[in-house]
Amino acid sequence: MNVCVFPTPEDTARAAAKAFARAAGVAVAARGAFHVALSGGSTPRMMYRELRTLPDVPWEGVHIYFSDERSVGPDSPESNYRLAHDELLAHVPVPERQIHRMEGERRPLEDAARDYAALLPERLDVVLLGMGDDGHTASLFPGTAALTAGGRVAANWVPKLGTGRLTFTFDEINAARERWLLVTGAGKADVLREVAAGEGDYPVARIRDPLWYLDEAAAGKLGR
Ligand SMILES: O=C1O[C@H](COP(=O)(O)O)[C@@H](O)[C@H](O)[C@H]1O
Repeated sequence: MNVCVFPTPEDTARAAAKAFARAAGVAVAARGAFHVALSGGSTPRMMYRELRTLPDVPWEGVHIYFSDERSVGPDSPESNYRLAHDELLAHVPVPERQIHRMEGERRPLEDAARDYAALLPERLDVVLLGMGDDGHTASLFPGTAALTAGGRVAANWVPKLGTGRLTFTFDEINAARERWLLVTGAGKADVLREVAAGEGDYPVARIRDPLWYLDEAAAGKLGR
């Protein structure tokens, strides 16, 4: 595992925010654009708060996508887009036309998945991900149909939540140049230990060569 461990969740979020700024600078200098997918979750939220304070992010070249979305509209407190908007996008000069939210309010959700796949760039630079304490990442939950979906984006029924989600497929995530997993808190330590040991059958274990940003609590059972 390619792991970076920091003392606290705030330190973890700050390090990931600085890495975002660096990666954006490199991508914009090399290719004229930085295509990044955001996610929801507690650790990404902290990272967005850090990121909006950083100078020298070339926001005019940043293109924002989402790795998953709940089946709600953009104003819902459950919306991953709203989280990113309120904590980051409303505070930085990224051009509006370069922000691509998933339309979680559309029905059927399959139509939203199809249309979102069509607007994605050929290849994302970075996909930011969180991990739930059941080992889900994006909205790829254990035992759900999207785990075997082809294509780039899927509508996924999640029985344990009694709701649908939109999510990148593994193919889409694993085709990106980089995947960063931001995970903090002792509640994630057991799953992380199993994933590191190749035990269990967790969706997050199918992410190819991720860079893990962890705090000490999440990494506490890795036996480093
Ligand atoms: O449902 C979701 O949860 C995961 C993990 O969230 P966390 O609060 O446990 O960090 C997140 O990555 C995903 O985007 C979100 O929709």
